[in-house]
Amino acid sequence: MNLHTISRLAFVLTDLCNRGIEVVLVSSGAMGVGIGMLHLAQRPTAIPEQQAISAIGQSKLIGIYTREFAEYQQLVAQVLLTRDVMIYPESHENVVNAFDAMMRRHVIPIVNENDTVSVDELDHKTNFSDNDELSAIVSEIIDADLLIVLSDIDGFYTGNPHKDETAVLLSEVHQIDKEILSYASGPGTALGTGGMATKINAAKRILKDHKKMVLANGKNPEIIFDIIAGKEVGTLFTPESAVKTKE
Ligand SMILES: Nc1ncnc2c1ncn2[C@@H]1O[C@H](COP(=O)(O)OP(=O)(O)O)[C@@H](O)[C@H]1O
Ligand SMILES: N[C@@H](CCC(=O)OP(=O)(O)O)C(=O)O
Repeated sequence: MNLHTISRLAFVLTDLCNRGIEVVLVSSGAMGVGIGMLHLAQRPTAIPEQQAISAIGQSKLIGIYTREFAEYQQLVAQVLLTRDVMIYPESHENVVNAFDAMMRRHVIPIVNENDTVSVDELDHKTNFSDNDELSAIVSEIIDADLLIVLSDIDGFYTGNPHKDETAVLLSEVHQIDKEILSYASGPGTALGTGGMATKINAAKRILKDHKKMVLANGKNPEIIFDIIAGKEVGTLFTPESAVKTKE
């Protein structure tokens, strides 16, 4: 666990909140923290085992976030969601109302999937849903102006730069077509579940919603200040129409 990065993230997000910007943090890491706490060499394959580890890790993870944000007198709240918030209108409305109430109190919600109930995003039948998609769904729920996805890479390239040295960074993407999809491949680390493919999936949702997403490197969370300031950082996914309006 990179405590320094978590501490910087708490500093940056608190500063945004102090400026009146409404912030929601979607964070994975429950499995990773749980695996570390139990000194496991790798992620177990049995789903109930994964769920247990995620539950163990999640309580530790939220404890660390709570402590780091408290350093800056910033309150946070734990929000664990399941897919039914998008299926049942009543659940959707309840979540919207809860987010609204947290925003009014200037509390930063920290969202993860409720892995005890929902197993879609773990090593199950599909790898199409993970925290990248969850962040896009949360953006829809709160009608966010911008989704920032922080990864271990500087942005979206024309191929996986770890494998293809000719891959170049794309600074803007306007639509997710076959060519863009062909650039995106799987995760770079054992703990990553989706890699670039699920980030592009999230971007597709965002663009469909006529919203914006920036994919950037999360190594130094202060990069968020540059993104908010409109500097060219990472890859900006934006519907073409938004760019035309700007011109
Ligand atoms: N076109 C691409 N551009 C950038 N990274 C890519 C691309 N295709 C695959 N990748 C891989 O995706 C990784 C980022 O996803 P990762 O952070 O591992 O997944 P997750 O966020 O789900 O844990 C990069 O480090 C890289 O190895
Ligand atoms: N909810 C689980 C899995 C989250 C997940 O999909 O992780 P990631 O591959 O980083 O998007 C966790 O917190 O570990």
